[in-house]
Amino acid sequence: MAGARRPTLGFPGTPIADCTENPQKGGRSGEHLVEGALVTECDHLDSGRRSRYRSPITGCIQQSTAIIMSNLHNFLVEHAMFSSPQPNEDSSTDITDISLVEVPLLEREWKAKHAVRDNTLVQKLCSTLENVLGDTLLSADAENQLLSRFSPRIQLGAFGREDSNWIRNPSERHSQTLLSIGVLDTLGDCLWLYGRHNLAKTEKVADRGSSRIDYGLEVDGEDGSLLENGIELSWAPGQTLAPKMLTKAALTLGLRRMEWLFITCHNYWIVCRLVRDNHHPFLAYSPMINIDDSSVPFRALFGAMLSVVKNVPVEPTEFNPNMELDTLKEQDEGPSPEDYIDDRSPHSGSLIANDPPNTRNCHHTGQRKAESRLMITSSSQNSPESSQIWIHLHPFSNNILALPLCANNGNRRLWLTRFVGSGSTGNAWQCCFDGSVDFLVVKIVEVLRRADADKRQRLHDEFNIYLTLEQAYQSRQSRNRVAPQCYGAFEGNGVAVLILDLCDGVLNEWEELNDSERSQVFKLARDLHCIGIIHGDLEPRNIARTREGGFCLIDFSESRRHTCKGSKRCVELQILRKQLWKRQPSVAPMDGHIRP
Ligand SMILES: Nc1ncnc2c1ncn2[C@@H]1O[C@H](COP(=O)(O)OP(=O)(O)OP(=O)(O)O)[C@@H](O)[C@H]1O
Repeated sequence: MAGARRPTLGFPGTPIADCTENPQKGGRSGEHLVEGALVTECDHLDSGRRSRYRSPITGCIQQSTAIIMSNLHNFLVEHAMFSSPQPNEDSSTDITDISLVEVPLLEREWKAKHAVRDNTLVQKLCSTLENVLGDTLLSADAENQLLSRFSPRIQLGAFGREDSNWIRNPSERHSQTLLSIGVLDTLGDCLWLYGRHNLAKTEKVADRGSSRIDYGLEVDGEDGSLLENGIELSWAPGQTLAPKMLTKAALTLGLRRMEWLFITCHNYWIVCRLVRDNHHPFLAYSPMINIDDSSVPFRALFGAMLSVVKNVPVEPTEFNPNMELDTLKEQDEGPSPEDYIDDRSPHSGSLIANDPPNTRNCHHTGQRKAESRLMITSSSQNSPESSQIWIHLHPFSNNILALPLCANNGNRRLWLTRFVGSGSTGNAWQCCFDGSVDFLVVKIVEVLRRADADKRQRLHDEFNIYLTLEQAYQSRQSRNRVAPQCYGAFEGNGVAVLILDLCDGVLNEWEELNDSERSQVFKLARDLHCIGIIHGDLEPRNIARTREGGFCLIDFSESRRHTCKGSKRCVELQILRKQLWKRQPSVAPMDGHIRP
């Protein structure tokens, strides 16, 4: 087994863990069999070999003339290695992307306050794997299948042809293939072979410039562990990589309430474990390990999965308070151009009197009228002021809408009190202003990576629609509101928000509406078209029940200007009519005959 190389990337001063393999024990023994799951492989074995195996059907030990088995654990020690590209450091360092909306939530969730380096964390996982697998045997056929998963064959497609992407973009492509086809598919095979467990991976491959979780792993429908590929980071002034990266790992695990996170960057892996401890929750992290020529990373991952699946505790890490993890420190990029815009809003007034102490994105330009600004937080109202994290926002340059009366007590501080729902553009939160019990909704778009710029644009477009709707309502062009009332749009560093009236849930399917309700919904769409707007996404999830017992349309992120040709000739209205009355064609309303 080749020794691990010292990395050129990553934790400064962090040596690579000792990747020396255990000496192979036993190899093909053919003597013991536990966990009947392996025996399905016994149907297709080389002839001329004899062994005993447990029948999957009868559970009895049987003789076979076509079996030879090796110990699964020993096999993995020897073979579970994947050829890996050298890291391309240039494309591996960018930003962290835990948002300031998420950070305070951790106060309510699992928040690691400290990071503890555990030099034996990986070995602990490998030992757990060894204990769990015990004498589990592997048939020769399964062995051949698994061997084909390992290095160097994962870059080969059908009939041994080399994947062209592998040649064109070695660094990115190798890493991705290594993970998805190599490591994760093999992990799925091993879990199946071991106990017929089904591994599902939720793939969320990161765009360049982001560092979201790439794969969430689930076993038999239960969250197991997470694995992140190609973490991308930036260095805040005066901050070294290690605390920054560990803080992100701690936040990621805390938010998802998970125990294990495997951070990979090409051939380098770091294992993180969130230790829930009532006194001091902390993050244990391993030294960097190298997947080249070592089966240790794969076995650690398999060990983590099985420890969760089988509920087998992994040897604990001792707490020490050496490295304190605080919330992320943002780079201060100085005031943005918009900060110098005096919007001369008619609603401008006195300055915000009491900025909370722990605030971010706060540019003291002195140019903006404070009343037009807004602060939001997901911190709990019961948390001490010193630990609250506020995001400062300023209005969109075209925001002429007034905040509701409940915001008029001088403090424009909005507390996010409950998560309501999410969509492809953003998340909706129930919220209230300081000292108010009137609930509203804030739709939040987080712009953390380049790919999110499109979402911000969609929120801007949606706000323009809300402005048009408000004008139509104020000018009595529209007698009723077709959408929740909008109280303005604001943005700050990495966040853009719309403030809306709170509705009472959305439809799941058209079938839940009675006939009169179908007519109400159809009329809403027709009114919208009369104002000159096409919704663009008239699905049940975008029809909300108002708190007064009626309906309204939400989510105008796909909406556009529209000259309606009347409901008989307008495609959107025709489709809606078909959907609403598909079971009752005879009662579909004719143009101009909407029933009350
Ligand atoms: N005013 C509101 N009152 C109550 N809940 C709301 C409100 N606005 C949005 N929601 C909830 O938030 C969810 C997401 O909102 P919305 O549909 O506007 O987001 P989106 O990202 O544009 O969604 P989509 O993926 O459908 O485009 C909705 O499905 C709904 O559950």
